[in-house]
Amino acid sequence: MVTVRAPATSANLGSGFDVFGVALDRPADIVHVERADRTTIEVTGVGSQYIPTDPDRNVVGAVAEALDAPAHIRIDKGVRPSSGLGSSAASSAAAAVALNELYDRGLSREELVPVAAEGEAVVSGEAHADNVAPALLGGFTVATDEGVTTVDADIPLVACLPEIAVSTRDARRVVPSDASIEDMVHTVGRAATLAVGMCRRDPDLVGAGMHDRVVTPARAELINGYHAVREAALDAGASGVTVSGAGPSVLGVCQAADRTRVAGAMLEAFDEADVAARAYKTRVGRGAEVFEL
Ligand SMILES: Nc1ncnc2c1ncn2[C@@H]1O[C@H](COP(=O)(O)OP(=O)(O)O)[C@@H](O)[C@H]1O
Ligand SMILES: N[C@@H](CCOP(=O)(O)O)C(=O)O
Repeated sequence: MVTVRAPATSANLGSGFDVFGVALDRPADIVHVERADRTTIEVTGVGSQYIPTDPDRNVVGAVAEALDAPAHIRIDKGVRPSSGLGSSAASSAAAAVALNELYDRGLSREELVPVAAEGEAVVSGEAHADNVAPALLGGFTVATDEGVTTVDADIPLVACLPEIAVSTRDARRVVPSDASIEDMVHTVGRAATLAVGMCRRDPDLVGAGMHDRVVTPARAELINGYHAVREAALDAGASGVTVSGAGPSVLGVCQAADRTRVAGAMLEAFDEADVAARAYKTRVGRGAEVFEL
């Protein structure tokens, strides 16, 4: 048996739609795999009642198929599905690493990115790699058609998860199909600022770059309380706030000493909007880890 822990991730970071992602140091999914003649799936943990065990509908089924590695796969969910925290990506990445070990396929973490992205295609319709890349490799990742670039960033974060479900598939439907040149220039500037901030481990620069005028405003409408939560986090000291992935989680970046205040302000603002929520005080973390062979 092989057991792998793969972390939650936050994709986009405002200015890097379908490209930027970070691994969070918590929460995480744990996946156990054992060789079998055909793939079967068992799911326990947070939100498991909403996750199909049919290999054609669970992301890990697509990963097993892509690696030609049938197995009994047990998923212990720590990342709530439809959270905007890369729940499906955590399972896909963990399964890719575990099955690669179990069957001695010899693929590198970078080579596993497109394999794990097959899982994303099952649930969101597109094999976007911006969550699976950091879930596999850790740190801050830039996923493009040419491959993945990683930065071993160390940035404090708060991820606030409201009790609202937003499916990635639905949230991709509201993304505008075009953007003005002004909006493009704005986004490129912010994205470049964010990337430099990650390299310099500077939360102020990362926060300044965590903004876009195209995708985030469209998705904010799907999150009851988003604008108040964003304002509250900025007032409490966050240097940037945006929708995490496709939402509904809201991601804030701040100095480590401000995390508790920022988390409290976000929770209070959701509460005022009558939305129950929980906050993860976290930071950019490591990628998937094999912890039992
Ligand atoms: N192993 C899995 N983990 C999480 N969600 C899964 C898994 N397999 C299939 N799904 C389905 O994927 C959807 C959640 O994925 P998605 O909408 O991308 O949310 P998230 O932003 O949390 O990844 C749900 O409909 C869920 O049933
Ligand atoms: N780039 C994707 C990221 C989806 O992230 P998730 O955590 O919501 O699955 C998108 O924005 O659609």
